[in-house]
Amino acid sequence: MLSGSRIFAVNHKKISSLNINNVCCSKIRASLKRLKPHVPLGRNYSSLPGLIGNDIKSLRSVLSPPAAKIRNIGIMAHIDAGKTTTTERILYYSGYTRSLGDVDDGDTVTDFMAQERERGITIQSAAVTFDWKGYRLNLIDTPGHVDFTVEVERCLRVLDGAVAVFDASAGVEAQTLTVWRQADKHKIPRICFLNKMDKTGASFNYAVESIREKLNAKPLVLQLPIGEAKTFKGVVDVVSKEKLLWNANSDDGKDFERKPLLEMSDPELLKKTTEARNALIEQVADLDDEFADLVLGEFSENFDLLPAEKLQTAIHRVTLAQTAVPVLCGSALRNKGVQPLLDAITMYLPSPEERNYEFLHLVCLQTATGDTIVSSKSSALAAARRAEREGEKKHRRNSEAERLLLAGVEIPEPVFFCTIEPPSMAKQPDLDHALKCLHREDPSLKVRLDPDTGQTVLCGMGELHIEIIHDRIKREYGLETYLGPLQVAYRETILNSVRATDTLDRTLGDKRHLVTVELEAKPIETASVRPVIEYADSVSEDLLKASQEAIENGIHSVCLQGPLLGSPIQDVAITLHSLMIHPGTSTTMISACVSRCLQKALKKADKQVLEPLMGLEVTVTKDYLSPVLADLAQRRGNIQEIQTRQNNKVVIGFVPLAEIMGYSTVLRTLTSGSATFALELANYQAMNPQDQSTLLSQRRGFT
Ligand SMILES: Nc1nc2c(ncn2[C@@H]2O[C@H](COP(=O)(O)OP(=O)(O)OP(=O)(O)O)[C@@H](O)[C@H]2O)c(=O)[nH]1
Repeated sequence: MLSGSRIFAVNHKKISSLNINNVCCSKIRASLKRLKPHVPLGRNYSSLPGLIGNDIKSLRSVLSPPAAKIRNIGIMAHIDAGKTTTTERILYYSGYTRSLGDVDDGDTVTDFMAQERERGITIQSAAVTFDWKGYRLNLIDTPGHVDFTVEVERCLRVLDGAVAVFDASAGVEAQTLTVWRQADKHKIPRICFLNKMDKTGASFNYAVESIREKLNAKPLVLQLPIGEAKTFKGVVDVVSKEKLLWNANSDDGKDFERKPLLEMSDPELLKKTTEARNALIEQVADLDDEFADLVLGEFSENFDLLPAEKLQTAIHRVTLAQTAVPVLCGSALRNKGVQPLLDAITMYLPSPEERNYEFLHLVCLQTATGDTIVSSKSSALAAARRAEREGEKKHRRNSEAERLLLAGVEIPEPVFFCTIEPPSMAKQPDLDHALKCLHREDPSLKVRLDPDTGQTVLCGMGELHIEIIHDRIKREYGLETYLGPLQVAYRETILNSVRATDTLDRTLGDKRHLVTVELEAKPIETASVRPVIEYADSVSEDLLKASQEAIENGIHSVCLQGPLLGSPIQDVAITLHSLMIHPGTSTTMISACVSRCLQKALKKADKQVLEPLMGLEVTVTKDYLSPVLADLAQRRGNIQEIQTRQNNKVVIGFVPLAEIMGYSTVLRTLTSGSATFALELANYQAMNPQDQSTLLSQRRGFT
């Protein structure tokens, strides 16, 4: 579903230089304010060339560098891969901060929310701007937890490039796949950083292979690690054939030495690097014709003579074309490998000039997430015209459609809901205001009113999501609210085709309202959250013109609340077979008649509850595999595969969401805290008759 795509015009000349910078400027300000007492922040321009005396021109280029010198990038990964730690090191080495923040100490710049610092996780993306060797970098650290996927999505759509961070001991993990797919969708050029090379079990080759196999990507190995796990001490730059060693006694990793590999001192490493470089040259030549011509023409006899810059330029082109991904490695926590990563960002990821965006996204005006801001009134009109044209040819995929992706964020349907109550009735308006603001910022949070009880209902992406919203209402809006029990968002469908007829005949004042409707509801194979509405040929087109909106409103309102649990109805088609409307009948009466007729039909149908089925990936050491499997069997889990990942076992399968509530606590107890897991909505599946009748009895209060 696309969130409403509103378009605003602002008067900015340089879209490119403003792009990410403004995404979260309110959040950056928040982080600066909170950190001031103990972390002296601020940009350090001293490393930039050209800032001499009153040289206004160069000062201007420092404050607003040419677009070719800008990199708008994001950092994305599976939870806990080390995005925030890597970002902290990047900020420190660039001179943006003067001390190293630590996730585990809760004093990082980009995890600025109290909840992020307490839990050591990223919840909201944060943007920071800093400079590196004459380049201006606008960087967004995104969340890794699946509950905050929308946050990742809204960032990816405005990025020019991304760094995918991996835990080198785990390679590609469940959420890596999700964010990788999101980046594919938005066509974002990427580089991979294999982090945690210092960790026990870290394996460069394993992680590279997992990129090749699981992400179906072509890794370009630009570095080789020197040592692994405890012995990791640096990297070899394959392109320049140099070794980069970090001083073991340096506590911040600022100092490292870069030396050419020599036959005399490093014969083995040199041999390995030459082989890797030759393989890299062949790989890039296969993907880039211009480079292939160069290599075959001048350097076919001896690849050693090929200058590093020529190879780097070709790697840049290949990265931009997204036919391959450069791979680097390091250990952010041990302060190794981050400076070369920064060099690679400037060297291989594209500038805004190389990307083709017309829109820019500014969230902190009176806009909502998903709105688009354009540079002038005429481009707003052009965008609106295109959006209109796009609406007409909804299903046709073409390049225009792809460019319009910026105009909306794809919001997944929430899987959990619970009621929320203010401390007193007098505080209800304050709660409504808080929820309105939070929803504007985070469209994956849905708020609705329960029509039976009048209670406010929060719908979210997961337990953590709802917990964080509850906490934010308390901290940011000063409201102590009460949450009802967390409930799974079920869906409903029908199993057979049913027909019904209804007539509504009412006289209000001196006006007669008379409608007769005959319709059919039937199940459909294709998954569709909204009902498919069809009209039989016998229905008069003229009649339809005047009443179609009222008819569809009537159908949609019934499908939002199914007859079994009051959950939305999906995978159904409604066909209107006949329609008779007395002249002067109001549209409200038409809607009411259609609703009543559809309710009648649904009552007759065999009905089915659909429950959210989660894809589950549990990473556990061999010793704890049996208890984890036994526990999953009790939770109606369906195990698809058990993979071996280094010293760990990875259990991959499906489990109904209703069975996995509070799983983190159970898993921690079962495995003494050694296992990790990732959950993601896979689809909605039919409940078996026994489970369905137990659920229905529970809901009706019989058990
Ligand atoms: N051994 C080792 N641990 C690391 C490294 N980088 C990060 N960590 C640890 O991994 C944990 C997660 O690090 P974060 O930087 O919060 O990871 P993240 O990807 O930002 O996490 P989320 O945003 O919550 O998904 C923390 O305990 C870090 O100290 C590394 O290079 N080596």
